[in-house]
Amino acid sequence: MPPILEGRDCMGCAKTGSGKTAAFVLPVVQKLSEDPYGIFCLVLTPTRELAYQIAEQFRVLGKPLGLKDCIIVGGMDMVSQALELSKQPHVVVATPGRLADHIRSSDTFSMSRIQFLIMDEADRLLEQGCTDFTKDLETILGILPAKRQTLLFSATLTDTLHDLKNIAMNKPFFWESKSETRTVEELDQRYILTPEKVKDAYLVHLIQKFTDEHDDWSIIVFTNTCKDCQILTMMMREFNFPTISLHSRMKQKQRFANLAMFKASVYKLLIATDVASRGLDIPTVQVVINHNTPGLPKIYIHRVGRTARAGRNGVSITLVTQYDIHLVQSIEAQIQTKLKEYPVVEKEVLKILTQVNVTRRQCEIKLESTDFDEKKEIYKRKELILEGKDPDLEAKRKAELEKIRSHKKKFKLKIQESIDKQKRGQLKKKLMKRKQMKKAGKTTA
Ligand SMILES: Nc1ncnc2c1ncn2[C@@H]1O[C@H](COP(=O)(O)OP(=O)(O)OP(=O)(O)O)[C@@H](O)[C@H]1O
Repeated sequence: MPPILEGRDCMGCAKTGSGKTAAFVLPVVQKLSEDPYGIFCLVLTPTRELAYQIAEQFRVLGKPLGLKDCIIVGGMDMVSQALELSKQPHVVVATPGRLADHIRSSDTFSMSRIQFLIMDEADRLLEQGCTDFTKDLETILGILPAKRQTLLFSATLTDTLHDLKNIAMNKPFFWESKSETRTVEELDQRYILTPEKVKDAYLVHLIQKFTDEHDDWSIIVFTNTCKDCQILTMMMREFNFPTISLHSRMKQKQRFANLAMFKASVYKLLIATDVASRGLDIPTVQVVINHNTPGLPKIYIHRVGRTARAGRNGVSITLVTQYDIHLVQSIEAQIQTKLKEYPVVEKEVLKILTQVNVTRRQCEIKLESTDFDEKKEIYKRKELILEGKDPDLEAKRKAELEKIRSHKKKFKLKIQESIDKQKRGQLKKKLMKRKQMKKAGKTTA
């Protein structure tokens, strides 16, 4: 906080749940109290839920000042957001895509005087993953004043430090919590080695065990895809666990409603994709289960960081198949901690295996009869349009590529067949010759 108050750019890297939000909200509120005007501060964050959480912190800590905030995220009404922006709130908390849309489409607000640009989960904002924020960030940075303070925060800053230094130019003060491990000591990190087909049975068994052993429990299960998230949610409901889901193919209002109900413990089990893996602060979460082993150590760090926050204890259990062992090794190398095996009575799991797998199949069939995949197509089309591409042309191109690929495959198969035929013919000839020679030998003898 002191370097921020001195006016320096700052990069803060501290473990999950250690209070990074307050570390930037408090100095901003302090500075705002000295010279209050709007728009004073812009906070960028990768997910919509996180934007609401950060705005809430500004609202609580800035209450004595009468701090006014405005949340600009996708999936919500753009007109009312534009109206809010035109009222010059002190703090704007936004996801990059929607804010860039506002900048491109309206001139009813100005960010030319902002004093603070804060990027929370900065490494995610700057990495070029499945959601690439680069273009939107360029649009946003283009309208911000050069003279400003830039603050970057994350639990995993070090991996992208080089890119980040380009954003925070003004000799940034770099703060990293001194510790050998990259996860908190209060977190008990476990794994279960399981064949892919038994994973779901382990999951049901684990959740049943927590339900039986604890009156007050709250669990997040992370999955790899939206479809898997949906199927697991349906399955867990079949087993009567109070379950709710959170993934990017849900309507935004539903996403907020589900998260609120999970936070209020109306539902005790949240099945989520990585849209919930960063930043969300839900103190009641005691257990995080990774239904799939995360492909990157930093995804693991953020996922398991949803429990054991602010000094509380927590458990994480990662389901590992024989194909994921190298992933666990790279996670262990990064976090400087060995995961311990979680003890399970295998017999108990095998007892429910058939029932669990039949239930999964039933849920898969149920989901196939809905428009879940259709929605995916609509979403893909929307994405292509936003990228400035024609979805029909892209589909045609894809179909043509597929046609060429299948031709190639057929051609390869044909060649292989004729080679095999030739080989078989040669072999037949050889055998015939040998037979004839044998016969001839016998006759001579
Ligand atoms: N000084 C403090 N004493 C006690 N609790 C605190 C303190 N500062 C913050 N907290 C609480 O700790 C919790 C975690 O804080 P926060 O969400 O800011 O963590 P974070 O470091 O941003 O984690 P992540 O990397 O997961 O986003 C919050 O509930 C917050 O209110």
